[in-house]
Amino acid sequence: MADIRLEGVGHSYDGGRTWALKPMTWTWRSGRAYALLGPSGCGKTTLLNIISGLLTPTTGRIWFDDREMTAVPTAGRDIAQVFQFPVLYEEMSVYDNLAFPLRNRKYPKAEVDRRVRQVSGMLGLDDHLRRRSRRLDPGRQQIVSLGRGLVRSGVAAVLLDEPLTVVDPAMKWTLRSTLKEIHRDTGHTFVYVTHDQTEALTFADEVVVVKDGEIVQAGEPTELFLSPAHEFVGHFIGSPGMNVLPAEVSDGVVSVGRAAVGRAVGDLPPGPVRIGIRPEFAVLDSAGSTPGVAGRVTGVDRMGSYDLVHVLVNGHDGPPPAERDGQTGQTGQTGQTGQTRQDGQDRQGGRAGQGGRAGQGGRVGHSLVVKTDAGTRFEPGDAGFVRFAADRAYLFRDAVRCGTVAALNGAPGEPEAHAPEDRVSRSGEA
Ligand SMILES: Nc1ncnc2c1ncn2[C@@H]1O[C@H](COP(=O)(O)OP(=O)(O)OP(=O)(O)O)[C@@H](O)[C@H]1O
Repeated sequence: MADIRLEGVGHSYDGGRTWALKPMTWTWRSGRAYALLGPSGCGKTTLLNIISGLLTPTTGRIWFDDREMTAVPTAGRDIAQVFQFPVLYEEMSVYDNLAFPLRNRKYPKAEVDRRVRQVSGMLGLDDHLRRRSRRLDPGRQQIVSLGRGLVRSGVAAVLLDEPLTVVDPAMKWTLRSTLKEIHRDTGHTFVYVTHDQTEALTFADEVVVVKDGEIVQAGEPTELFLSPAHEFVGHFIGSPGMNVLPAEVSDGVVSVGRAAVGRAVGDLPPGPVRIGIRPEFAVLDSAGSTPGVAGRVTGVDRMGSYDLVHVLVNGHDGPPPAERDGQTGQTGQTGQTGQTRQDGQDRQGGRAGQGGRAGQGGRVGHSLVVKTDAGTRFEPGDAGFVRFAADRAYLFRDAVRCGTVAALNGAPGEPEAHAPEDRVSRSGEA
């Protein structure tokens, strides 16, 4: 096992016109469990293939501790790699498939048998050991591929590229905890590629978030949730993701439209910023005065153990939209989870407001989601006043975090001083 260090490593598939992986310096520390998380096409597989030697980077050098490996082929790197789809010898038995990587490296027969049976036991393959692999369903075949990747001892790292994609959802939970146990038992470095935040957060000691070929933040799951360093991390982690609103810093005060929402902390020149607040840290009252933003409830998703209240705030556009138009909201039932929402409300694919302007029948504002305990009394059309929990709202410029919003000193209505009628859900609090 070794620390795997990428030094200025980048890759272009088109002779340098675009970078699938922008040159980066990064160390995978020996023995840690990493999740590499990002949307489709952000460069995760490219990064994995560079580590394993399947791909030679366009630029940069790779080190395993103090040994340079840039020109060393895959076979010389002692890396185990598991792909998204089964890679095995279909005509061989499950036993022989699991034994193959060991026999290939001349492990003694007794050791081969011991390790095959150990891995088979952990992955629930004992009853299938004598079966030909092609007789298994694709999910089970993938578990055999996983076993082939995990069977060796002393590998430099185990790289898993979305290994549970073809596995039955019911099995996924079990396998995920099995993988965690295997990581604990073997102490190998694991790099687990996924675009699924639940998979990443439940598996990893450290989550590395990639966007457009670069690492935008790496940290423990809680750190990424509580302290996103990039707007993308706020959107991608959390369910729903972070709300983002345009705001302004002036004389150290952060305002959304004309409403002051807090004090800017950070070395921030005045000017436009974007403010990010997770649904868990926004607090909804029926009325209030600054610090906070006035708006109108446009929908309620009743999720069972909590509710999501959608609020159209109009900090940039004067009074709340319904008042301006002399309208109150109309309720539309969307069924299933007991949601109520007004027609036309864009939930942005299940994510919280991402800075987009939400239009409703000619009214324009910004959509926010507030997570509350189950059974909120808010209904579409109600007036809603949203305050931001102190030190849990963040400021961004060019999508990168540049500050935090603190309570306005001594101001009436500071978030933590209030007893809101509809409290923020406790689930996401620090
Ligand atoms: N062999 C290739 N030739 C040309 N372009 C490629 C090749 N492989 C990947 N790319 C491009 O490089 C970028 C990164 O791809 P990569 O497969 O590394 O992303 P990913 O995050 O693993 O995506 P996914 O989750 O869909 O597998 C994408 O724009 C992709 O289209």
